[in-house]
Amino acid sequence: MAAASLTSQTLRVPTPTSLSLSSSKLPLSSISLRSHPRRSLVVYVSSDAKPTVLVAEKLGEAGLTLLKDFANVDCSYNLSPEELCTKISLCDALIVRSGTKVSREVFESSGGRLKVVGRAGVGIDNVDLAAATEHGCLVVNAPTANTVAAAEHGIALLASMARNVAQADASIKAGKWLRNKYVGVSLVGKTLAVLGFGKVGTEVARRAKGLGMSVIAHDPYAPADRARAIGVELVSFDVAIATADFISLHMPLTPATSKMLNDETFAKMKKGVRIVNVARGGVIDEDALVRALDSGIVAQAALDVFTVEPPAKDSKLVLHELVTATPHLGASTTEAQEGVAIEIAEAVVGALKGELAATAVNAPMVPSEVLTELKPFVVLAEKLGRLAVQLVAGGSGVKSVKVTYASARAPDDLDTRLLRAMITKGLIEPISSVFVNLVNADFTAKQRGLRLTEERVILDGSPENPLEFIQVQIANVETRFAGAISDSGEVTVEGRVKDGVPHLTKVGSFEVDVSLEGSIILCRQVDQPGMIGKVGSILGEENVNVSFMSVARTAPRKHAVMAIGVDEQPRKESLKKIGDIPAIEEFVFLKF
Ligand SMILES: NC(=O)c1ccc[n+]([C@@H]2O[C@H](COP(=O)([O-])OP(=O)(O)OC[C@H]3O[C@@H](n4cnc5c(N)ncnc54)[C@H](O)[C@@H]3O)[C@@H](O)[C@H]2O)c1
Ligand SMILES: O=C(O)[C@H](O)COP(=O)(O)O
Repeated sequence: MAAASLTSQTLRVPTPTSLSLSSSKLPLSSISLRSHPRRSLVVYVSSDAKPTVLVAEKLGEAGLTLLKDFANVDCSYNLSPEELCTKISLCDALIVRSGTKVSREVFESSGGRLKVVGRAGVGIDNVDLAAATEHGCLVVNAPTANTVAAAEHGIALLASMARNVAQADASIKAGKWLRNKYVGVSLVGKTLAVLGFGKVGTEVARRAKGLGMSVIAHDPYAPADRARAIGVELVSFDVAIATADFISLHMPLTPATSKMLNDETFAKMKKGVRIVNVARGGVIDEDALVRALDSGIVAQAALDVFTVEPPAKDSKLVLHELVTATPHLGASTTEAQEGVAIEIAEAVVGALKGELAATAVNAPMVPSEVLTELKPFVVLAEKLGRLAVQLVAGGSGVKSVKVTYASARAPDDLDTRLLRAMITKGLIEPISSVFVNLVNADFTAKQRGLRLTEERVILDGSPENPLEFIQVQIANVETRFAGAISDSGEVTVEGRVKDGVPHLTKVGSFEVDVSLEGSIILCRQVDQPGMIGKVGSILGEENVNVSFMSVARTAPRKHAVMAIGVDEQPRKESLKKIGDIPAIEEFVFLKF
């Protein structure tokens, strides 16, 4: 299979005078996305039935109430992997916390019905993102509502570890009074290294400064000025671990962070270092931590998260007397759970309605104002893709597509990801059984060996409209309609948005103008009087309503292309009658 690639380039051309007439006259707020539910932007559910949301782990009441207003909600906790796979084929959305593995099998078992996975929390390491994307399933999370709870738990573990609170509590309950054994260490004046200076790490750092600690941080992606603003110095990983009296972990679990703390890195730490982990168990090599605790390199550890949860009952790490352990409680405050439940319910309902999610994990996030502006162009993009592919002769194999966006806007002021995804959808769906959306468009194109290149043409003029026209060209294919081949040899269609409605404005080298609202008949004929009347009366006799008609010609009495928009699909016999008109050289019926 040919490697797929998405490339782009930019050209600057003066605006032809005819282009200035094509802008939308409607205020953007009055433009609605006229699209079948199957063609919604990201995901869709059948409009005639309420969607079903499976909530597989306990979720706050406020979130459940929001979900129930919109969907049938099935709260089934503690499902086995097999039970989850069985249930999932009846669900449009799934909501989980960190305790449910959403594996490839789950997506495969859903039979294409699962459209959204909502992770009621931050970490998405329990969701197979690659499988979700391949199945066109959006994954959303709730990235902000539990930040403070996790930071507070980190600080609670830090302080209680330093003062042996958990161990002392267990001993006093066992009838002992060990005042000498549980002498702790002070926090004030000590150096805390925060590894992962994101939302939780930043809040931990802020609080630790309040406790009089000196805070350094390591995060390859965090801006130094954000750290400086709260009096934290960003340092290299090696400096952080070699300098710290306390290390607090706050990075996600990824292949790059897996077992970041291991025999080698423990050996570089200050002897007697104390470690807090409220991130993910997998960022520490747990066997290496046991060795470091036994050897005295690590004086104590406080752990909320484990590689396997729940950990084995005889886990050496959990049972170690220098370890304080909690069962993944970082996000477990009443306030955080209500917040997370609302955040995830809103994201899932929005996604099921076809809205782009602000917390999408496996799809581009497009700001809502950009989306509003692009809506009619999104419809145009998909329709041009559908039109172009229908002009290709069966068996040709669509491999190379060039998309040209003409706009007066600067390239970085026009986000084309959504348009590209919808063109891909339009190109692929009519010739396959694959459902394409914003989530899986690039993946599906790549899988099919479809190479889509993007080119920007910058027009002089007002940048008020995001786009003047979109052109789709398919190279190296046979066509069903020779009139669609441009002078440069590609199947070419071009369109604009007029008064909020997508129009086809070019076929091959012929400039036409037909609204893309119903279906289209394209005829190529010898230009001569009476053609419009002949075709019009055949359609009229068949009670087929013509919505638009447009003729373009190379020169008087030479070749012409007639584009006819029709509200109903003509019968085969009527199409044949059109084809039988002697001057008609070829015709094609195209539907969306
Ligand atoms: N224990 C709990 O209940 C609980 C609660 C909330 C969050 N968490 C976990 O805490 C972690 C952080 O959450 P967050 O909301 O702050 O996420 P975040 O995305 O805001 O921050 C993560 C930070 O880690 C950084 N990072 C990535 N790779 C790194 C590396 N190799 N070294 C150092 N830093 C690296 C990122 O740049 C980012 O700034 C996540 O793993 C999340 O799942 C746990
Ligand atoms: O990543 C997170 O948000 C936390 O680990 C919380 O996980 P939980 O929802 O399972 O408590």
